[in-house]
Amino acid sequence: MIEIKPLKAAHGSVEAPSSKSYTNRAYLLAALAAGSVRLDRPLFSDDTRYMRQALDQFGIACREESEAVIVEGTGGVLQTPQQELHVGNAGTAMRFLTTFATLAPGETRLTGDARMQERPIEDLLHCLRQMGIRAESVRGNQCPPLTIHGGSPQGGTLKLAGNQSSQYLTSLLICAPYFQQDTTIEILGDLTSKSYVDITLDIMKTFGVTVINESYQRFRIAAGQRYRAQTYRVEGDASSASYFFAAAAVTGGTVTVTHLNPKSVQGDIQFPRVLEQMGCKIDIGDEKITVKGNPLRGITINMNNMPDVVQTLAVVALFATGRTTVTGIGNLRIKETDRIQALEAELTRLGAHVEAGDDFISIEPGALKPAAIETYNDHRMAMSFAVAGLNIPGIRIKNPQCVDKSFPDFFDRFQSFYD
Ligand SMILES: O=C(O)C1=C[C@@H](OP(=O)(O)O)[C@@H](O)[C@H](O)C1
Ligand SMILES: C=C(OP(=O)(O)O)C(=O)O
Repeated sequence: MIEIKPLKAAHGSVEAPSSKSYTNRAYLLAALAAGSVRLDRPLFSDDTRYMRQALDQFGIACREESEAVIVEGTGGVLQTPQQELHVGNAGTAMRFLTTFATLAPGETRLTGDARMQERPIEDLLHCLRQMGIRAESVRGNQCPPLTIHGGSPQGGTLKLAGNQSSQYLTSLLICAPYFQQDTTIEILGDLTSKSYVDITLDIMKTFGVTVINESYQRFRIAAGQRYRAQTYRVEGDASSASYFFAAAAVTGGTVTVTHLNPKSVQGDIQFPRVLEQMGCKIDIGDEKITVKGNPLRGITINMNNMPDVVQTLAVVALFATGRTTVTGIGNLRIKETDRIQALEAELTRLGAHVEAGDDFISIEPGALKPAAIETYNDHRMAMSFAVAGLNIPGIRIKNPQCVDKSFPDFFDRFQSFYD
C-alpha cells in the first residue's frame, strides 16, 4: 500500500511509456514477417512480456539490444508450443494469440490468471470455427483456458459479433493475410472500441498489408499479402499519458507529456480534448502535449472509443462542478475487473454520489474524504486514484504493483511532480 501526498499544483514534463497496444501488435507482425524486424522502444511491461514469452514458445527468437528488440520473423511458419501458453491478464495477448495459434500445425493450449478465466472469448472462437478450426473453451464456459487446433486456416467469409471487444477483430485481421483464401469479416451489431481497430489497420499498413475497411461493418483482406521486415519505432502510450494530464487538471498545474504522437490514431490521444471541454487549456506540440488546469465543469460524454481513460476521467470528475456522465462503456465490465462496479465502489468511498448502469456511470462530487483504495488488481484503478491523492489528503492505494501490467515505473514518474 502506498500513500499519495497531496500537492499544491502538479508541474513539469513527463515522458510517456511506449504503447502497449502498438507493442503487442508489432511483436506479432514482426513474428509473421520473413526476416529480422527491429522494434525500437517497445513497451517493457507484464502484458508485453507475456506476448514475448508466447512468441518464444511458437519458435520465434527475440533478443534485446539496449532499447530495442530484434524479432526473427519466420514468414508465418510457426512451431506448435509444447507447453500451455500463460498470458496472465493480458487481454491483447490472449485474444491476439488465439487466432495466431491457428497458424501453428498442432494443438495450442492458452490460459491466463483467475480474472482472465472469467473474460469471455467465445465470439472469437465461434468465428474461428466458421473456418473449420477446432477452437474450444476447455471448461465450456466461453472463457479461457482454450485449446486451438491449428493448421491452414481457410479464410472466407466470417461473421463476428462486435459488441464485446474489438480485440477479437484485431486478432483476425492480423492473421488474415496468412489464411489460405481471401477473408471478409462481417461485423454483427455495433463494433465497440473502433479506435483500436484503427491502430491495427495503421500498423498493418506500415508493415505493407492493406485492409479494406467498409465503414467498420465489413473488412476485406486479400490472401498472400506478407508483412515486410523493417525497423519499426513504437510510439508513446496515450492511455498512460492520461494520468499526468489529469494531474494538471485536478491541481490547476501545467504538465507536458513527451514521447507522444499528437496525430496518433490512438483514441486516447483525444483525452486532452476531453479535459479541454471540462475547462482546461491544451497546447499541442511536435511530439508532446501540454495540459494546463483550470476550474473544471462536469460533462456528458460517450467514451466508447476511449475505454481505457474512463477511470481517469471519473477521477477528474470528483473535482468538477456539476455532474459528469460517461456513456457507451458496457464492455468495461469485462476488463481487468468490472470497472463500472469498481469505480462506483471507490468513488463512493471517497464521498462522491455515483449512479451506474449496464453501460454508463454518472458522478456528482460530494464532500471528499480520505480512504484506502481497492484496486482489484487493475492497473488503471491504481493510476487513476493516485491522481485523486494529489488533491485529497490521506489517499492510500492498495496493491500498487498492479501497475506493472502496462506501466511498471508509473509511481517513479509520478514522483517527479514532487521533485
Ligand atoms: O486492441 C487493443 O490493444 C485494446 C483494445 C481495447 O479493448 P476492447 O476492444 O476489448 O475494448 C482496450 O481496452 C485494451 O486495453 C487494448
Ligand atoms: C483493458 C485493458 O487491457 P487488456 O484488455 O488488454 O487486458 C487495459 O489495459 O485497460
